[in-house]
Amino acid sequence: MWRRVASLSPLISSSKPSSLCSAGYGLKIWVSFSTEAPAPLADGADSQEKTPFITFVLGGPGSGKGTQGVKIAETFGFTHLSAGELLRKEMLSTSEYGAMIHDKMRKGKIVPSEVTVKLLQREMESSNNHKFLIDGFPRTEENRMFFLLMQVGTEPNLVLFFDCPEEEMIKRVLNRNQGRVDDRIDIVKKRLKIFQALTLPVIEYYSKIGKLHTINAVGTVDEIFEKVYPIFESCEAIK
Ligand SMILES: Nc1ncnc2c1ncn2[C@@H]1O[C@H](COP(=O)(O)OP(=O)(O)OP(=O)(O)O)[C@@H](O)[C@H]1O
Ligand SMILES: O=c1ccn([C@@H]2O[C@H](COP(=O)(O)O)[C@@H](O)[C@H]2O)c(=O)[nH]1
Ligand SMILES: [Mg+2]
Repeated sequence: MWRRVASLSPLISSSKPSSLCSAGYGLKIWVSFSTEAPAPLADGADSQEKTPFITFVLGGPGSGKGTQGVKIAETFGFTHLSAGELLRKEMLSTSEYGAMIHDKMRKGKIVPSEVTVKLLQREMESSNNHKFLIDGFPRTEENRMFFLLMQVGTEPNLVLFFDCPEEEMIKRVLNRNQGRVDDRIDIVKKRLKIFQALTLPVIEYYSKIGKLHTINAVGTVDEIFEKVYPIFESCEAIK
């Protein structure tokens, strides 16, 4: 298990436009297999330190984030974290948040940032991997800021946006048959509205800072993966 021992200060204020596949922003992770607190190092460095590589995958409901996320993770060695899946798992556990998560989800609403970020952080901190593909998060500007400031302290290296027409997303969600409480036409319409009002501004932010890759999400799963593949293949920082 790696342990996060990080300082946030140098990470937040970069005003330079970044490349579309940027290396880390300086959050260092000190790899430790001990349960003890890491001993301070004389020179402040550690030969085992790793910088996390974070990819956010965004898109409307049914745009294919989860489907492509699995393929990207398998092909390029990422740990795939679906924020929605983590919330669903938490909802079914005995967690104190279970009832609240259920209530938000069945209405298509957004769960408070501190809950979602806590779940993501728990997964990241218990992973041996340093490459994370986070699907379906951040949903809102507040989510984005919370992740940046409170928890992981870094901007993502890459952001993918699966751009899909609404009719296609609705068709896919209604055919999904996974028993999700929110896969109903009335709720899908609400989720689409929330996507437009709250998530599109996040996507625009990543476009402005030069991190966004927009993928036309119409076509077969393999056709879409063919468009995604070169983005990661050409990214030296993940090798
Ligand atoms: N390119 C595609 N063509 C047709 N169906 C697809 C395609 N990609 C995914 N699907 C199917 O559409 C449904 C929704 O896909 P997926 O779960 O990956 O979307 P999502 O973006 O994760 O949605 P949500 O935000 O609701 O979790 C699934 O049943 C999936 O098998
Ligand atoms: O960051 C997040 C991610 C998800 N939610 C809630 O979960 C559902 C389903 O999410 P999917 O990514 O579509 O699986 C979503 O409608 C929200 O209710 C969230 O609040 N925050
Ligand atoms: Mg999904």
